[in-house]
Amino acid sequence: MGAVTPHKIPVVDLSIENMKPGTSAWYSVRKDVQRALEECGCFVAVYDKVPLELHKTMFAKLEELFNLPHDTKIKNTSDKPHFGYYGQISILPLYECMGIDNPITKEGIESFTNLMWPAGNELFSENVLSYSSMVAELDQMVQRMIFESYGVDKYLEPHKESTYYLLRLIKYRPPEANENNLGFRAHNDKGFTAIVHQIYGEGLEIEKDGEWILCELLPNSFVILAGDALMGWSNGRIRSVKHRVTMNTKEMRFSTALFAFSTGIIQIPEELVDDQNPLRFKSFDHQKFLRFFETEEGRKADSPLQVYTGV
Ligand SMILES: O=C(O)CCC(=O)C(=O)O
Ligand SMILES: [Fe+2]
Repeated sequence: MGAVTPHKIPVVDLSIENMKPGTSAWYSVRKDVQRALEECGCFVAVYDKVPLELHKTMFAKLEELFNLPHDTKIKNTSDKPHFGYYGQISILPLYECMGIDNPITKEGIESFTNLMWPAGNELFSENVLSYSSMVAELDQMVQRMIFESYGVDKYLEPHKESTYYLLRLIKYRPPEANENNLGFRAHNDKGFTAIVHQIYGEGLEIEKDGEWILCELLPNSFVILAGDALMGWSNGRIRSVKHRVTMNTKEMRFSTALFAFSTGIIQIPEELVDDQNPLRFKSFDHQKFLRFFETEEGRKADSPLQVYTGV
């Protein structure tokens, strides 16, 4: 594996007091968000609206969840690709994950909880619902800043209405002496945005200019990653970012990732196309793009979005 450089990923403080849309603090942070996404395809958001107590509770809840018997965990299935349980994969032996579809609604959370704990687990449902809702609020804030900074906020509302979320809960075990330290292979996310929270343990690495940069753990920090759908929507101004997980510790690592997808068409705003920025991607159906990624052609492509809908 390539060396990890000491470079830093941009950090943007989204916890500034009174930072409401329309204030000078908002405009200034919005500019930082746009710059970070255009330059790196990601940034570390400092966000204190998710109480530290809830970070700790989530850690405990993830331990409780992954300690369930294997036969219970595999009940987490979905007809959507990569929304269900994954574990004991020979090429990714350290990795185990589960997915909650629609985690910002009581129904979404409860259908997951009821599968895992048929006798109920109210505390799990309550905590995960409030956690997902708070992280989704962060996502909505970032998406608003992106739309505004390109002057296309008139498209925000319809985009928001077609957005749905997946919460992935992830556990990595440390490698044994004879094992590789790859936690999760290098990839680009296929959603619009993804918010990774390193609940316990570092390991997330971001690729920049061919080098791997470790995402350090800061208090109250969430990593915002641009996915392929955002790359398409922004007509390539923001590029999706390649990332991977490397396990360099002797302890278990727990993380969550909240993905935003669209149920509809990702429409490239005409305002983002001009002589200097000719159209790079045709508008596309996000769900069909996700299915294309499941085909051999999609999997093999360096940039599946380019192959699917590139001009
Ligand atoms: O666990 C992490 O830190 C990253 C997970 C990730 O990139 C993913 O699930 O797509
Ligand atoms: Fe990812």
